[in-house]
Amino acid sequence: MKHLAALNKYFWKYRVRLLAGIFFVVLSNYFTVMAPEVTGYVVSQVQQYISGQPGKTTENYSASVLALINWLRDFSFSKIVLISSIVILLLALLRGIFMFLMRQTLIVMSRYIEYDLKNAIYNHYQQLDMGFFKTHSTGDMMNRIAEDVSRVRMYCGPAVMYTVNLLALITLCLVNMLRKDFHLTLVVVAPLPLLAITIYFVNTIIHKKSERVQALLSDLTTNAQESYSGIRVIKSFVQEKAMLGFFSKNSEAYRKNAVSLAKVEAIYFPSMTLLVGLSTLLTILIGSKMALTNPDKVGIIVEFVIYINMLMFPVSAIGSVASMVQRAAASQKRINEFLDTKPLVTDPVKNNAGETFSGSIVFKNVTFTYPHTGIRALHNFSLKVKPGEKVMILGKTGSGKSTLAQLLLRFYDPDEGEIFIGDKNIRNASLPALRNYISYVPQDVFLFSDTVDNNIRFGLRNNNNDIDVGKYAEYAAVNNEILSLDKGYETMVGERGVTLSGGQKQRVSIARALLKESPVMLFDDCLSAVDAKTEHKIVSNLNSFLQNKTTIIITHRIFLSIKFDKIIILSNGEIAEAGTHAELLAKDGYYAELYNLQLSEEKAPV
Ligand SMILES: Nc1ncnc2c1ncn2[C@@H]1O[C@H](COP(=O)(O)OP(=O)(O)OP(=O)(O)O)[C@@H](O)[C@H]1O
Repeated sequence: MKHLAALNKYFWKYRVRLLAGIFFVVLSNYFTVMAPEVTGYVVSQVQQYISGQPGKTTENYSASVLALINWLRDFSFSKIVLISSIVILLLALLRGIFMFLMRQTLIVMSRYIEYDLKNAIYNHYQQLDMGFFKTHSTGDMMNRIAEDVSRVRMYCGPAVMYTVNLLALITLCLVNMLRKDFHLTLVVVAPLPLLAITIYFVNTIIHKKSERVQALLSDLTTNAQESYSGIRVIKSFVQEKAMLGFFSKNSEAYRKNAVSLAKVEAIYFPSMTLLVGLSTLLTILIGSKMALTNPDKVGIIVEFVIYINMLMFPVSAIGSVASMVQRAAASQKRINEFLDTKPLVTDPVKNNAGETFSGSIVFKNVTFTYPHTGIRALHNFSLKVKPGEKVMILGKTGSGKSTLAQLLLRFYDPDEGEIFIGDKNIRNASLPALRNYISYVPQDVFLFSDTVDNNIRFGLRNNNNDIDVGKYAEYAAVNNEILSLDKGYETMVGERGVTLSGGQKQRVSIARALLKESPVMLFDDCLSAVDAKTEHKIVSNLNSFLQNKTTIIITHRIFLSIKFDKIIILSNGEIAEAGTHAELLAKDGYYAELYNLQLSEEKAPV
């Protein structure tokens, strides 16, 4: 329960709605409990009319009903019945109006809290460092923002509403009942706690079973989702039958649990009806006995039966409210854990996205180990890239090339050593300014399910509609292909860009980075999916684009048409070779070997 205290700030924020909601609940219940009193009064009048006995004193009624009765005293019997019926109708109307207002305030408040929580979680996601995303599954993160927040909302809205409703109704009913007949009240409400406890236990079982059903459903969904995404692999390995078998097994487990849940749910309403029936029976039995000795009590029996039926729903809601609160507490605990996770990489200077950089990029004795795997990716790495210089970084797979890019962008911070731009240690610089200063083309392309045009414009800091997107697509040698698409630049690329080829996606992602026009360009193996001819074309185009920009290109293939100031060969996170093209050829090491291999491949007949 203590976890839910984190929500108090939201209750405070929406305190006007909350207080108004509580007021409406009480008011709605006030009119609700007046109706049985008026009904009881009418029944008494009928009874007295039939028996021919004159009306008795009515001091046991609540003040407002008493006022009505006093007013009706001089009316004829038929008018009393007619006016009382109209009053009952009006009470129902008033109750309805205030119920509407109660939902409009309390449920709407819960929707506002849900909105705030979702935004807070999403905002926190964006602040977290890459390490967090590597150690948490997408499903888990999606669950927190969707499932957990929904459960918390059930606490903030419906649970609060049902609790206040229950308290108000029970209090008002009990006051009325006790005023009328103390003994009868005790007897008829006796089964109600039993009702609440039974419902609570049935609810707990239902809750456990539905959790299991939910988990199995999520397995089933993941299973189906993987089958769709991996359909090419499944088909090419002829594993359709095996996959169907696997799916059927999961599906069978889901069916069994869902059926078992349905059985327990089927007990819910009958057990509730049984206990309410018991209370009604007791009221009629004891009330009739009383009515035999005192016929004026007939009206009370009717009144009590109505009260019991009125209390049925709120009392049975105790069980569901209790499990709502339990679930919300568990979900809020998960949300709190997440919101309390501090990002390892933080922005030291908040709100200074306009900060500028100048000077050389310097890696000084940088060592970095991935925290969650313990893999040391860089060791004592030093490099200086002067403004406007072009640097190519080569090396075997897993040698630490991409890690360099990630450290420069501060996706991670080095364990040892420092990275400077000019005289600024990047750890002390504004994080958004640093990332704006560098245009990055990542190794694994990601496109949003939007139009090609919007994907390329993604990095634009202002909504500049005059920008010539085609020019950047031309640099990336993808303009003609985009124009030949169904709707040109307005073509939707599908989820993660599925409707484009691997090479097209890479080039759209290059165009996106070029359009950012940052002073530093950082390309991470971004031409692996394009053919040699296209690669040559892009690299030649880039030559002019990159003229005044500092450029770091991470690649597996040597780009011959760019004149690099420095070429670095990485091996196991350390510099194995460094120098210019000519110097490295003269060294006759890994670079020379790679160069000769590439030359012979290019000369080989296709
Ligand atoms: N997110 C990560 N978590 C843990 N270890 C990682 C992570 N990314 C890379 N590594 C490890 O760090 C080492 C360096 O990886 P890195 O991606 O920098 O190599 P690379 O030279 O870019 O490789 P490639 O050419 O295949 O892209 C590898 O051993 C790799 O397994």
